[in-house]
Amino acid sequence: MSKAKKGTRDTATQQKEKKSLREQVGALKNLPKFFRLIWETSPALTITNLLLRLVKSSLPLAMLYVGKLIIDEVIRLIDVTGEKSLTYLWTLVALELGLAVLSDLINRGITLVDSLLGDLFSNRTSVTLIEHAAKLDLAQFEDATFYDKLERARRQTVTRVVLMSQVLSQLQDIVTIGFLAVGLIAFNPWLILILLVAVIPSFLGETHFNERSYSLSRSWTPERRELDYLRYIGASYETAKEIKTFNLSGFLAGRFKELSDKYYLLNKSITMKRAFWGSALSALGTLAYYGAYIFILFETVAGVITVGSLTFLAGSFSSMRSLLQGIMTRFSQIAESALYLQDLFDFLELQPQITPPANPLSIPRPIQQGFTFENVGFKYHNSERWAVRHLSFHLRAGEKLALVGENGAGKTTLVKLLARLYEPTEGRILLDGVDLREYDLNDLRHQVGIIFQDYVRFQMTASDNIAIGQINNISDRERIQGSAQKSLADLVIQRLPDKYEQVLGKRFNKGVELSGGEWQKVALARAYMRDAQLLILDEPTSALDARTEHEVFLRFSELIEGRTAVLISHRFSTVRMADRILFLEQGQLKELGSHEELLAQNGKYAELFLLQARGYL
Ligand SMILES: Nc1ncnc2c1ncn2[C@@H]1O[C@H](COP(=O)(O)OP(=O)(O)OP(=O)(O)O)[C@@H](O)[C@H]1O
Repeated sequence: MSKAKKGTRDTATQQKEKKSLREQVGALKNLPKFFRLIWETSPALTITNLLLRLVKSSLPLAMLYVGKLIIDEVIRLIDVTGEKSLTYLWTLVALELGLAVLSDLINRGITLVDSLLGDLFSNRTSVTLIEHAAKLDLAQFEDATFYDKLERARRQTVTRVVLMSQVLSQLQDIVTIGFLAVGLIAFNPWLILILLVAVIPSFLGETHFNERSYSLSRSWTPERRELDYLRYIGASYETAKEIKTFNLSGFLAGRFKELSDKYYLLNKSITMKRAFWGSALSALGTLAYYGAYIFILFETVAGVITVGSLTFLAGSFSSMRSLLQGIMTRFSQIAESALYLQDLFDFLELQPQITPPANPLSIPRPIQQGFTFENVGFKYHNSERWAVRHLSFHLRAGEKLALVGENGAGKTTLVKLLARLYEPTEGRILLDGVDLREYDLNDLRHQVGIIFQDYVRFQMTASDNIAIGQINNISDRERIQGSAQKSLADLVIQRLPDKYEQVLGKRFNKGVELSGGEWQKVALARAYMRDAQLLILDEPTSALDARTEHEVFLRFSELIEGRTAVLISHRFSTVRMADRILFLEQGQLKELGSHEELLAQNGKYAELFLLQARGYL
C-alpha cells in the first residue's frame, strides 16, 4: 500500500473511531457492570472503601469551620482586657489537630484498601480473560481483529484498576462539595455560580483532548501490537540466534523506531495542544477565583462578615474550585476509561461458533465403527481456497491410518477437523454413524489426543510438560514417568540435573534447554498420558533421527494396541507400519490402502516411496 493511501486509511479509521462527547457519556453505562465486577472481587473491601471515603468527605468542611472558630476566638481574645481564659481556644485547636490526624489516617486507609482491591481485581480479570480465551474457537485466534480486541482487553486488566479509584474519588469529592456548598450558599449563592464559570471551560477542553487521545490510541492498536512484537523478537532467547546470524538488530530497531516515532509525533501534537489550552483555561479559573476573593475581602472590610468567616469562605471557595476542577477533569478521564472498558466487555462477550448441542451425546466407549468423512470440504475463514475438499473415507475403530502428502496437502487440516477444532465448511464427519456435532465437545476433546508438529515447549518442569497431556493427573508421578518411558523421554530426563523437576527451556532461572529431538520425546509422552480412544501424531517425530523415529513409532503401535491412531510423517519407512495409508494431494484424497496395495497400484505413493527408498527424498 502506498504511503499516501495508508495515510488516508489512517485518517479514515480515526474519523470512524472518533468518539463524541455523547458516546463518552454513553460509555458510562459500563460503570455499573464494572462495579459489579469489583463488588464480586471483594464485597468487604468495597464496603470499607466506601465508608472510609464517606467519612473523609465530611472532614474538609469540619476543618475549615473549626479554623474559622479559632481565628474568631483569637481576635476576640486580642480585644479582651484583663484575665483571658484560653480553654475554649485550646479545645478548638485540639479538635482541629484530631481532625487532621483522622484525615491522614483515613487517607492511608483509602490508599491501602484501593491498592488491595485493585490487585485482587486485576488478578481476577486476568483469570477471567484466560478462561474466556480458552472457550473461543481456534479460528477466532487466527483473526487479526480478534487479537486487537484481546490486546485492548488485556490492557484493561491493569489500567482499569485506576478507574476504580477515580470513580470512588469522584463520589467522595461530590459529597465533599455538597458539604462545602451548604456553607457557601449560606453566605452568598452567587459565589457558586462564579465557581461554575471558572471550571466549565477547562472541563470542555479536557473532554475534547481525551476524546482525541482515545481515538488515536484505539486506531493504533494494530501498530502497537506490531511494536510489542518487534520489541519481543528484538530481545528474546527464541529469536536471538537468528537475529545474530542474520544481523537483524539494525533492521528491527529501525522498524521499531520508525513506527514508534510516528506515534510519538501524533501523540506529541495532542499533548502539546492539551498543555497549551489546559494552562489558558485554568488561568481563567484563577481569575474567577480572585474575583470572588476580592468580593469577600470587601465584605470583611465593610464589617459584614468576621475575619474567621473570611478564612472559612476563602478556604471553602478555593477547595471547591480545586475539587470541582478535579471532578470535571476526572469526569472526562472516567468517561474515556469507560470507553476502554467497552473493549474488555466486548471481548468477554465474544462467543465461540463451535459449541456443544443442547442435548449432547457421550462419545461411545468403546468406539464401535469409527469415523466417517462424507464429502468433507474446508476453507479457512480468511481464505478463498479449499484446504481440503471432497474427502470421503472411513477410519475404522482400532485402525492405524497414516496420512501422506506434500507440504500444504491438507494433512494437519484433516486432523484438526477430526478433533473438531474446526467445523467442515461442507459435508460432515460421523462417529459411529452420528454427526460429530451431536457429541459433547469436552468429551470429544478428552477422547482425542493430538500431538501437533508445532507442539508447545512449555517453559515449565519436565514433569509438568508431560502432565499437560492429561492435566488432572499432574500429581500422578507413576503415570508421568510411565509415559516418559514409553516415549523414550525418560532417558533424556534422567540425564537432567533435577530430573523430572528440571525446568525446561531458557526463559527461567536454572532452565535447561533440550535439543529438538529431545523436546519431541517429551512432547510425545503427553500422548501416553491420555486414555484417549483416538490418538493423532502430526509429525512430532520430524526432529528424531531415522532410527529413533522408527523405534518410537514401533513402540507407539504396540503400546496403543486396540486404539485408533492417525499418524502424519514424511518418512515412508514409518508410514508403511500403518494399517492403511491415505495419500492427499492438494486437499483431495488420491489413494487409500495398505502399503502393499498402494505399491501394487503403482501410483503417486509408489513413486514417492521408491524415490525415498533410493535416497532421493
Ligand atoms: N490457519 C490457516 N489459515 C489459512 N490457511 C491455512 C491455515 N492453515 C493452513 N492453511 C492452508 O491450508 C492448506 C493445508 O494446510 P495443512 O497445514 O493442512 O497442510 P499439511 O499437509 O499439514 O502441510 P505440511 O506437510 O507442510 O505440514 C495450505 O495451503 C495452507 O496454506
